[in-house]
Amino acid sequence: MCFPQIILNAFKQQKQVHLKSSQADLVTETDLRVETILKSAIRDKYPVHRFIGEESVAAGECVELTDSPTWIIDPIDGTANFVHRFPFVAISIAFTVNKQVKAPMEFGIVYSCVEDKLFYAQKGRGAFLNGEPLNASGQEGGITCEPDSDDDDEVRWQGLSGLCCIPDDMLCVCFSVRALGTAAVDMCQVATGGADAYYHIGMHCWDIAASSIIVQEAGGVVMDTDGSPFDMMSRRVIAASSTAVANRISQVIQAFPCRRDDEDQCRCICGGKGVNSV
Ligand SMILES: O=P(O)(O)O[C@H]1[C@H](O)[C@@H](O)[C@H](O)[C@@H](O)[C@@H]1O
Ligand SMILES: [Mg+2]
Ligand SMILES: [Mg+2]
Repeated sequence: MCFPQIILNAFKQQKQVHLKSSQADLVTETDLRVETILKSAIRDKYPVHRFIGEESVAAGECVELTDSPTWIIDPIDGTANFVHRFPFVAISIAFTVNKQVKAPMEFGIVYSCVEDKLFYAQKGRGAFLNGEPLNASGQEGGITCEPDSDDDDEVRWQGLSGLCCIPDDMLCVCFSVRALGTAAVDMCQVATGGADAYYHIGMHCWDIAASSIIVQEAGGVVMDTDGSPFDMMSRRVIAASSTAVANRISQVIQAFPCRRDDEDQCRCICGGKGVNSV
């Protein structure tokens, strides 16, 4: 059975849910299974390639980007959606070489499983959704962002308060806010022109690497929330329909400290914090 079908079949069924670092940080047997299948299929073809996979990192592997070709994998982006059968769950895969942390990396793929939407982009070759070219809107107005992310309560609270209480300054670039529960698909909305911007502090490289390439290849812009160039390890991202929109958002974002993904990140959370059936 192919791995999107594994996700779709499990989507409807009861799941054993393990908590990782917090109530908002979940993993199921399907996340682990999909990551294992993906890695072994890639390894069969490319034995020397390296991986940064969300669930392998959660099990203790280091986030270490070297010059070697590296696959950055989120086997299910939107695990909380998956657990609650909210129909936005995606597989996110990015590929980079030579320690390239800035978009565009080599290529990125985001497959939104329930919607059957395949977003992909390759450096210098444009971005596509199910074969049709993607174009960012170039406008300002609709923003996507995620309030519930991160293993850190402080960061999660900052995200929640940011969504529930959009700062006045932000209202000049935003008339509506949407949160699909998967950062990868949120960002891809910017590539489609359906949303004009996305921003977040606290996501991980596996959440944002693939869609950062897709946004950029669709003519959009990705940058750090402080206005500096995008760095997938920084855990801070603005994706926007134009440089002007990205700059305006970076000027009003309340920055707060967030540890980089590649800093001291051999963090085994084996055993987790609990298990539930949903
Ligand atoms: O589902 P995962 O891969 O853990 O990623 C999600 C993150 O953990 C959530 O908290 C966010 O709200 C989602 O948008 C992420 O993409
Ligand atoms: Mg994710
Ligand atoms: Mg995930």
